[in-house]
Amino acid sequence: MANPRVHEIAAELGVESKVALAKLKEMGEFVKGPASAVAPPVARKLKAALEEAGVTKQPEAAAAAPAQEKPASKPAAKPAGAKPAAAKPAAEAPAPAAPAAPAAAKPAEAPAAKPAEAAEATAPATPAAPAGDSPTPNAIPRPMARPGAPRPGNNPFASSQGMGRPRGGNNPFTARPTRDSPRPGAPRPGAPRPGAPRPGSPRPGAPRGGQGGPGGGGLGFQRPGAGQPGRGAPGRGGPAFAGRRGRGPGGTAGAFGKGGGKAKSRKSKRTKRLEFEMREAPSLGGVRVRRGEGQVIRMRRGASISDFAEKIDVSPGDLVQVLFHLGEMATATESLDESTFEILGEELGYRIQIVSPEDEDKELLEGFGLDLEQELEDEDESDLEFRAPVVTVMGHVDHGKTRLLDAIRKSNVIDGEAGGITQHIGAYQVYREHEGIDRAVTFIDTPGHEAFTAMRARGARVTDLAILVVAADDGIMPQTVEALNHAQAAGVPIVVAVNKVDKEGANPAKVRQQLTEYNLVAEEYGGDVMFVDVSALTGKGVDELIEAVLLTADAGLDLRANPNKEARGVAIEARLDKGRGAVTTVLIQSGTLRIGDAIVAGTAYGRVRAMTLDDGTPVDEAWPSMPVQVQGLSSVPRAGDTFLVTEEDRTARQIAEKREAVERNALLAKARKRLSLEDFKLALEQGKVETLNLIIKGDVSGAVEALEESLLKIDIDDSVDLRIIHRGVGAITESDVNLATVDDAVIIGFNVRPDTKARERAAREGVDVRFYNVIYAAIDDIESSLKGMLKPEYEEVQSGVAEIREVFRSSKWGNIAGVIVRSGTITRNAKARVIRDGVVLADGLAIESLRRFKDDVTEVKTDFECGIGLGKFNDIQLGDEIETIEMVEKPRD
Ligand SMILES: Nc1nc2c(ncn2[C@@H]2O[C@H](COP(=O)(O)OP(=O)(O)OP(=O)(O)O)[C@@H](O)[C@H]2O)c(=O)[nH]1
Repeated sequence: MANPRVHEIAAELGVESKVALAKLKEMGEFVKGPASAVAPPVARKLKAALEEAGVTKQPEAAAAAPAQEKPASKPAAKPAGAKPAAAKPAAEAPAPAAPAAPAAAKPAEAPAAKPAEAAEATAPATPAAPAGDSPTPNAIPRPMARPGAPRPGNNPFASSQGMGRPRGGNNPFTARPTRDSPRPGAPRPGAPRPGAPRPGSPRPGAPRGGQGGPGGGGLGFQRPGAGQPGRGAPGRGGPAFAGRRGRGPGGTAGAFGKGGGKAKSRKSKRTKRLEFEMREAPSLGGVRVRRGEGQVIRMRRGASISDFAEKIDVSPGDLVQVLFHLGEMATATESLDESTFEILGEELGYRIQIVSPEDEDKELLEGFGLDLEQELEDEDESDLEFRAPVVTVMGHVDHGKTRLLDAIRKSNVIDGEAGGITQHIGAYQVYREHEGIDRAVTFIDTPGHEAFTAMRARGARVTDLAILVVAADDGIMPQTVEALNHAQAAGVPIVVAVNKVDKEGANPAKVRQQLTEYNLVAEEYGGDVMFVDVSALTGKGVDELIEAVLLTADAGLDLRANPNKEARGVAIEARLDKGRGAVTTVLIQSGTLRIGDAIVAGTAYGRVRAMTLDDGTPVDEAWPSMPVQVQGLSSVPRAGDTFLVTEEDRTARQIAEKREAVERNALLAKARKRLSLEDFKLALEQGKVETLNLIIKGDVSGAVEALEESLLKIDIDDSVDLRIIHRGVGAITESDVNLATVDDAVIIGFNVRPDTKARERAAREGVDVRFYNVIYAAIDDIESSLKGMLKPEYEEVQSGVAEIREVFRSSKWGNIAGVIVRSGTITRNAKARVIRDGVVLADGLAIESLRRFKDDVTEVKTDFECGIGLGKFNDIQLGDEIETIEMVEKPRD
């Protein structure tokens, strides 16, 4: 007999098919459409449910999924408030629950309004076209070069001094205020730039005096407007801790969190739902879990099963089981890696999206009331001032990148003192008079596209422009192409330096010719890319190259930033100095960095204790595009880490600490997933590995050899390769584990065990270590693994029992059980079940908090008292027992 179809059941009851469909969905049944057939028990349930609901009534959203959207969508669901039934389907995308539609329309207005506002806000932010017909699109009216006027600081469009070195006393990069004779009129508040927001934009006297230079010391630092009302960036008036996201995504508001007072009806609904689920939901290895319909679930890196369970509103224990049957073993609170989540999500009908590190950091900062993108958007044209272009040098190995960077740096100190010691600080600025104006250009002195890519990989957009170095005697080489691909991918304009033109056999024309194939067409060939012949050896062409950089920058880039706010930028490089602690070269991207500022860079934080330029000159301030060496950070940030100044030390520290936690989590997730014998075949099929690498350690050399020999004899098909990358006699050591980590190997211990360090490391890194005392067992396992047949065997072990002596009710944390441990040990990562009068009340719960007095602890032993939080599970009473279970892998032998 055929199973009834949905529309038939609907017709029988005189309801529309969509109502029946909605009901089914609510029951957790996944059916495609009215023509889908359902099993008789489901049909019965459906009828019963429809009748019970009164067939024409709107379907309730009892089984509504938790809000999976980002918090942004939350307000949408809320305003509907009064009718949760209507609000819920609205939050879900294509809810077939048609009756909910009118109600859904209302909340939908809320988010719609936002983009509109945003669009409005951004519109005026587009850079206005410069007035006049200047060939340099971003060059707003320049201050006419007034001969003799001091160069206004770092402003690339500031006027030259006209005499001697163009750098005047107020030029921070003069670096030698003493040489430049008395600083011409130190803080010269004059020289207003037409249209400039800060009259007297020259930042007088930024470099701290230097030796004996008049006007040195602090005096010259009074920038006009230095007393600017607060450093608080305009537009960011609100308290730093506004805490927009009161609670992270996936708070406690799930299906259980509909507000108090309705415990009874909530429970009955829940029971009903569970009943449906248990009976009708697809079974995965004995557990029934409601399936999703392809919804996207955003998870943080390092999230655990509990986090996922909360988002899809199922029990973590069930997910542990499902995962277990998918061949993965994890506890509810353990961090999972992306691919494990994917497998789990796919099985359950969800699309898992791991939040990118950038988004994660953005959300983290938003938690502190910092939205850097918004900050930039909110900036007004009048806030922006010109900054120097930031240039990276890239090219094939040995084509002269380092040499060229040196030549450029030297060209800047032609009349500097002989033998002047310039520290290598990873970034420096040079000055050129360009069209009558003294301009600064910032060079990132970490040649190579690796550095460029590493920074880009961390989301740091540092470079405005790339110099592609091509040796004229060698032509285009693989890394040349790689470098230009990187630059083009980043949308960064390129200037080509055809280097080594002094060499015999140099053929610059050929370089031009070759590069046309890569869309880099020289101006002289009718293209728009500037090619400059240079010799890093003799210095020929270096000035022209800088000129070309400035022309290219002016032609296509909007190089402006707001200097009047707390500094934001990127760490270019950092090292630990014995005497000075962490020394970090930072590039300011916007705002002004000052001594004493509270600063956070990646996971490092602190206060700016001292700042120096590349030549060691101390400065008190650094503004956009200016690289400085900063002392005062607690630790060494990584190249490419962004940094920012916070109003308070505390905020900087908290941001750093949160980031560290995030990183730890991400690392845990990564560590979890190394190759194990069980998943070898899968990894092989997915192309993640090509060979099974083994490390064999044994108690005697004979055994090791015998094992090796037998293993190599295992007959496998051609697609699989088995390699023994290391073998030896003795305990498994940390270096064995290290090797396994690098080569993704499985360690076989024959009658030997790892030492403590090795064990810890293996656990941390997720290395699969197997122990055998019978050779055949080892061979069997490896063979089945190669054939993809090896499944781990686990058994449940009761690890602890605790009796509830008191129940603490907390609105924030839910009910907390005050217990005494009766036997064994209660551990934080264990699964738990609640037993009342000898009957299991709930299973598969996660111990989400374990505390002794005020402290979080990882385990509590027999006879000790502690507090246990079971997450959303609140149904606990005095006298209940909490039993913890651990899944222990059964040893094979
Ligand atoms: N004749 C001549 N030799 C040069 C010129 N520029 C660099 N060289 C030489 O080429 C070699 C490589 O120069 P580097 O500056 O180290 O090249 P690089 O691109 O930085 O090399 P890697 O750092 O290894 O990628 C050195 O021996 C330089 O002396 C030049 O303009 N003319």
